[in-house]
Amino acid sequence: MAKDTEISYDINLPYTELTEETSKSTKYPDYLPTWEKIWFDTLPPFKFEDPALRVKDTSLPNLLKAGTKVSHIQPGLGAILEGVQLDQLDNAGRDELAYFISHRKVIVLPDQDLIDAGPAAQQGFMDYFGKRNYQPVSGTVKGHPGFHLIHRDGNKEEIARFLEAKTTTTLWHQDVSYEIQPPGYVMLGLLQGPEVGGDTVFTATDAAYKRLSPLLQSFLDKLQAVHTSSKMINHVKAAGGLVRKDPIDTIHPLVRVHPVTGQKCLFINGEFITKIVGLKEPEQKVLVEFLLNHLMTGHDFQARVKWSPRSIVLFDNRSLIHSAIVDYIDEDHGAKPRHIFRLCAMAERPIPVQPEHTANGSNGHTNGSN
Ligand SMILES: O=C(O)CCC(=O)C(=O)O
Ligand SMILES: [Fe+2]
Repeated sequence: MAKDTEISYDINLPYTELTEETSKSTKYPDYLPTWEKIWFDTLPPFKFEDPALRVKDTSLPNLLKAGTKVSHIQPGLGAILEGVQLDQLDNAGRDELAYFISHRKVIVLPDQDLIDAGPAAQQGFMDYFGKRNYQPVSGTVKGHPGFHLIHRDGNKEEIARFLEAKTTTTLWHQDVSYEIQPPGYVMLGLLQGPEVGGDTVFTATDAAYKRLSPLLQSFLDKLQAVHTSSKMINHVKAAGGLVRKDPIDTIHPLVRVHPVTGQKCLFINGEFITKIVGLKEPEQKVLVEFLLNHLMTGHDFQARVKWSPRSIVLFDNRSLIHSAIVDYIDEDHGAKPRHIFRLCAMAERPIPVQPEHTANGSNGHTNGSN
């Protein structure tokens, strides 16, 4: 079977075989995608309490100990956290980590021992933050189907084919937004990457919401969107790939309230939304285009993460939209290998704006900011 010609998140079709060259150039061969024939049922409803809500002391003494350095990536979002090893955190430290991510949205932890601790330790760490996610179609680590693997080995034809129809490889999305209880905290772990390029960009969806006029905010507050995995599943089926879950269509609020910060966040992406409930097609088209354009072009509420060796990035999928940057293609030799694992922790059902809350960007219970 041919390799997928699409660069799409949540899709990652099987290789016919890994070429010798790929196997040789891969630093972490145990993390090359595998396609085990396992069937996953739709995740049934579950109770979720955000670990950040257990934090009492917002100076975060169990996370930000002496010797820890916090450097903000941008004033409004993003932080590099040095001097913390994730695998050393106790439960109080993990709760505070959740609080820290909720407020900074995306954090980078360079040189993490957890990168070399193996899939069971990595999955175990993320299990603390929410339920495991099993992707309907993506390749995973053998025996650890909660992993989603991002792996490009230098096949420039794949990217070239994609660019025959598209003008950029950038694909802004929220992860797995079609699930009834989509991911909150998400881990990306860098196994191997190019020296330069292959960054990941993030936009704060609460800041983006705040920039809109109160009149538009209050209109959006009442809207709902249909998120679906069926387009992706059909694409994979048509290409002869392995599907491991039924498709799902879920109606979510277009504006969701963050359970920790209380902020209202735009919940829209270009990958999985098929319909805005109650709007006519042309109305929907204009509205979705406007909102996506607003999110994509608002560089004053974005952060760009540069990867360094053995980095782990943790981000909040509820208050961000993100994209990989596939800019590391060498015209002569193809892309440099880039190999990342993703683990999603499924969280609350997106909280709609309550009618009594006016469009002032907040829904009540904020906890301050770090
Ligand atoms: O490769 C990256 O930087 C991000 C990948 C991603 O967003 C995903 O797999 O969902
Ligand atoms: Fe993603």
